[in-house]
Amino acid sequence: MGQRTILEVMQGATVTPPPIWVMRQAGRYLPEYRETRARAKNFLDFCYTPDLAVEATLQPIRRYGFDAAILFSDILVIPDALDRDVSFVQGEGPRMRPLEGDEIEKLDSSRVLDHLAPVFETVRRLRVALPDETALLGFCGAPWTVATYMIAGHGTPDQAPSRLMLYREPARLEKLLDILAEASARYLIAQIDAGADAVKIFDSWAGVLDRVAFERCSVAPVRKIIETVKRERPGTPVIAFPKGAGWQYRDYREKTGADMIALDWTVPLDVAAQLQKEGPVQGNLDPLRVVAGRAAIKEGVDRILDALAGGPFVFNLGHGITPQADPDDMAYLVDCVRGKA
Ligand SMILES: Cc1c2[nH]c(c1CCC(=O)O)Cc1[nH]c(c(CCC(=O)O)c1C)Cc1[nH]c(c(CCC(=O)O)c1C)Cc1[nH]c(c(C)c1CCC(=O)O)C2
Repeated sequence: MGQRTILEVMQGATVTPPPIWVMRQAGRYLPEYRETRARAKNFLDFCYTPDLAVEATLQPIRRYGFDAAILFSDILVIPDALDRDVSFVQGEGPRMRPLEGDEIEKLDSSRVLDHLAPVFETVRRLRVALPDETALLGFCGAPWTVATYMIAGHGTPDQAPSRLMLYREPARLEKLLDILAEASARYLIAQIDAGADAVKIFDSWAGVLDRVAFERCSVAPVRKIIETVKRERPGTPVIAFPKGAGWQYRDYREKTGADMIALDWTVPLDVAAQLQKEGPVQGNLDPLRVVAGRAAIKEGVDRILDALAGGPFVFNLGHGITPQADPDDMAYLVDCVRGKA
């Protein structure tokens, strides 16, 4: 276990060269992923078929030897488990029945863990299949980010339907966030029990909230999840990613209780170094640098390593890798981080 360097970093160690994994590392930029994807009826079926989900999770580990594997699944399995009829339309993104009228009050979370049993089976098989030195990360979406999809019924550029609900019906929105925080905490605990070494909470749409809303909708529900996880499974490290939080990254670690903070690429490296004084950070190369090619990769990696590699740090992108990335350039990125290019 001592070999899982990401876990050491999350406990405050400086590891040289820094461990690396990549958000959305199993994804459409990999030809073997596209092949596996074609074997599933649809995307959710892919997530709920342990054979396929295990295979997709392992693909980037085989290819690049990343220091962590992240469970292949999606943040929207929680709304699916809450009976919102989630589907992924090719080329259009996720769709689900938008929450209407008094449906929030009627959401039934009693079957969430049963519905997600195949995900836990995937985690169990992964812990056996992975190399001993590779950490296994579980994850969930943060309540605010998941709520934005549930309220609109699809992805939105500015999360306007949820922001409007926040101003018009704050009590209803908070009720939804509460239900999601509780279900997500139980979901993470079940992943930990199945073999996840650490968990990550993705708040991809944290960046649209003003100060008051950020506290209520991003910080408070994430803190609640982390408190529950830490109370029930003490010692399991938690990574939190409030994408786009800007200045509000400043006291996010302290407020939420996260062990490691994931930084998006807009966080200036001098600010990142300040945040790192208070604890481990992960990030933050612009994913489009990987698409742009080797000169852009090298320059970006060197700057990040100069700023952050002297402290507790895990290399990652500032958001998910895009389908346009060349898999060979990803290999080059890994070599740059490991001092081989
Ligand atoms: C907002 C969000 C979602 N999903 C996720 C987030 C938070 C992180 C982020 O901001 O990117 C998280 C996620 N989604 C996926 C993972 C798997 C693990 C990983 O490799 O990181 C993780 C951690 C697989 C996926 N989830 C999805 C794919 C692509 C589906 C396909 O193969 O067609 C993958 C590999 C689908 C998905 N899932 C989601 C959207 C908006 C889409 C469609 C748009 C897109 O395709 O990028 C919701």
